Amino acid sequence: MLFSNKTLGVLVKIILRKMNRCEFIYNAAMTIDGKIATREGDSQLSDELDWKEVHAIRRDVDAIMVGITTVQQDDPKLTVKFYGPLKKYPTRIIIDSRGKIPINARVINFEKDKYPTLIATTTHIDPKKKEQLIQKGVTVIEAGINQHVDLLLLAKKLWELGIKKVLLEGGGTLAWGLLEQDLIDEIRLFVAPFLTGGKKATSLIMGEGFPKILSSRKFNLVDLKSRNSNVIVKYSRK
Ligand SMILES: NC(=O)c1ccc[n+]([C@@H]2O[C@H](COP(=O)([O-])OP(=O)(O)OC[C@H]3O[C@@H](n4cnc5c(N)ncnc54)[C@H](O)[C@@H]3O)[C@@H](O)[C@H]2O)c1
Ligand SMILES: Nc1nc(=O)c(N)c(NC[C@H](O)[C@H](O)[C@H](O)COP(=O)(O)O)[nH]1
Repeated sequence: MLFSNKTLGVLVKIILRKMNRCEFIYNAAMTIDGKIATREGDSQLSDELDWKEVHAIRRDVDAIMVGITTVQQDDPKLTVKFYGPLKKYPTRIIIDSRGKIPINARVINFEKDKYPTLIATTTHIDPKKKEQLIQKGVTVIEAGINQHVDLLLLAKKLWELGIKKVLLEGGGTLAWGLLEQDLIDEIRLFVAPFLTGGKKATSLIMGEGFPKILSSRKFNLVDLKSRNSNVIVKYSRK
């Protein structure tokens, strides 16, 4: 027999995991001790060269995704600097279960004629807020009835919309939501040479976490380089 039943089972799981859903590459900058923000929310970690590399990835993906707390904390624009004009601008996706995003957030308003913006929410969103967002040209997708967005359902919906590759830019809680469902396909990390500590600091991956190392998600090293005292590392789930 070519494959054992166990191997076949693993192969089927991998195929199902990847079928008809968008792929996620998680890019973040973190300290040596794995923090992506200090306990006060400071996350100034990437150097100029890394930002240029991040924008090159943004240029090449179909969408850029962040969690609502990152929007509240950083008010990111999620646009592509240093390169352009582009034939197609990436879609900006915010994961926001209850529609908490401020209506004046830069990710909704800045260069909105160039960048489509999509909010993935749940049935908990206030209908008035949903209408306000739609009036501003935002696409609102309801994916899930619980407290959190159903990320596997969303990944399949994004695929149907032609969004095949998504750059997840954090934060740690949203990254856990994807990792828990084995939806993170690639990782790119810029490790800055700081130790920051803090049980209230935000880690690369937050959430409940896996109970054992062997039940955690294993990745393969793809690339490793250093620049001054920074380390840039890439992993793949394949
Ligand atoms: N250094 C970096 O590269 C980097 C990148 C991004 C964010 N950050 C920092 O990370 C912090 C924000 O990260 P965070 O972990 O607090 O929040 P987050 O940005 O990951 O947002 C999490 C929120 O998204 C919502 N959500 C909806 N559905 C979800 C689901 N299925 N799974 C998970 N979340 C879901 C919930 O409201 C949840 O609280 C900020 O301080 C920001 O500056 C740093
Ligand atoms: N790669 C990376 N390095 C960092 O040091 C840092 N703080 C972030 N944070 C992620 C956040 O989601 C947005 O990338 C930034 O807030 C910048 O966003 P814009 O340039 O306005 O799009 N990301």
